[in-house]
Amino acid sequence: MRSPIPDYLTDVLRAVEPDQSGATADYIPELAQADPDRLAAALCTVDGHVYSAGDATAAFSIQSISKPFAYALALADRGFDAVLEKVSVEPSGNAFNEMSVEPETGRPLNPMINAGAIATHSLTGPLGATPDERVARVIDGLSAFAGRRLEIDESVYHSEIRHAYRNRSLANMLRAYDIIADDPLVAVAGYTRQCSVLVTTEDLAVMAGTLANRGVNPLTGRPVVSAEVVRQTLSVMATCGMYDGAGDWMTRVGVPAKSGVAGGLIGALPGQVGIATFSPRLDRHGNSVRGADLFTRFTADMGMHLMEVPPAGPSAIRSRRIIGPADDEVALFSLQGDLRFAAAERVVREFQENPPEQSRVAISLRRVFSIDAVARRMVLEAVRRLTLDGHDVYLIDPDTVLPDPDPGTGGRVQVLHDLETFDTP
Ligand SMILES: NC(=O)CC[C@H](N)C(=O)O
Repeated sequence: MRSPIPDYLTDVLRAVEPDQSGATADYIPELAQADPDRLAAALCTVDGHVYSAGDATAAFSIQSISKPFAYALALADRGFDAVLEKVSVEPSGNAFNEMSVEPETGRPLNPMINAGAIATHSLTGPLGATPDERVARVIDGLSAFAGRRLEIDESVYHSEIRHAYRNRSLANMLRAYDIIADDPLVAVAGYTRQCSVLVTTEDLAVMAGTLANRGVNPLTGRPVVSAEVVRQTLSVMATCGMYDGAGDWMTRVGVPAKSGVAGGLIGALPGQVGIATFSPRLDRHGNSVRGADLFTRFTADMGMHLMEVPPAGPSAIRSRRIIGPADDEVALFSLQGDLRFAAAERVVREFQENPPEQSRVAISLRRVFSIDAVARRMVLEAVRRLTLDGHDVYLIDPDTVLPDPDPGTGGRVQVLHDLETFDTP
């Protein structure tokens, strides 16, 4: 069978193709000259499959899409406290190149606007790293997110740096407030190099896929940053990634995203997929016009809005049955799905509201795919309380989704890997 997904991507590209509104960024001459008609989309699943359509292997500069990745690297290199001390996480509601700093401290409002991104760049690499070492760290880090060696486009760099008066003024302000320790010109040079890294739409999809995959690159299988760093990064993307259009974006599209003035746009749907588009004409916020349109369609067609998730609780208990001979009955509770708080609450409530009459209670995890830390604690606490109520409790866990179950003081549980023992299909 031929996969319908590339056909779908081709169809959506065709649907947005006629829209020629917006304009390429003109404050960077090299970008002003880019072919405005280029159009591409790519998806990268968390198990590393890349689908793409259009000009998905054409290279362009990453620009501001580098910001969330550099932020993740700074968090990984220096720790949360050191980074938060210099760069806040509040949406600015301002344009990307606005001087949005806290009045008293001079701390930039967030790492997605230029002021915050210049400060963030200076926090990459180990403490005391030279400016060159920081640039090397950022290129290495971006490459690890992409799963291949990335390079700087020197012509884009020179084209931007020559006119970077505004970023220089931001850097001077940051220096005056001691947010950065570098010479402001050096800070802007490093940041601008970071923005000049060449990527393709497919690269961006893999980079976003790494964020969707808790920091592990889905292509190479290599961990790039921790899950905690990813959570922080995606949260900042969700609230600040689309600048003064961030609220409209989050309500309409509902995916943490980041745009760049070369026309790239990424979105990361945690646990599912990384998405990237490329189309150089920009709207007044500096976001790609057709890229935003594509993401709106993806949300509608693929059900991607983060605030719209299927209810996990009601179906957690697949069945409740009595098995075994009449004089030796076992109350069997078969659970299913991915157990998180809401699902575990349903299980706990079932034991509370309809306590089993049988002395033997078996909980089958045969159809459970995963149990998070909270659900694990809740299920084990239920086991402990059932024991204290006088029950013998058994866990049927052939795939070890609940390793080392320790119900704590007073609790006892016997793990059965053999599903024949109690659980009949
Ligand atoms: N929004 C962007 O992509 C801006 C990045 C660009 N390098 C700048 O600093 O102006």
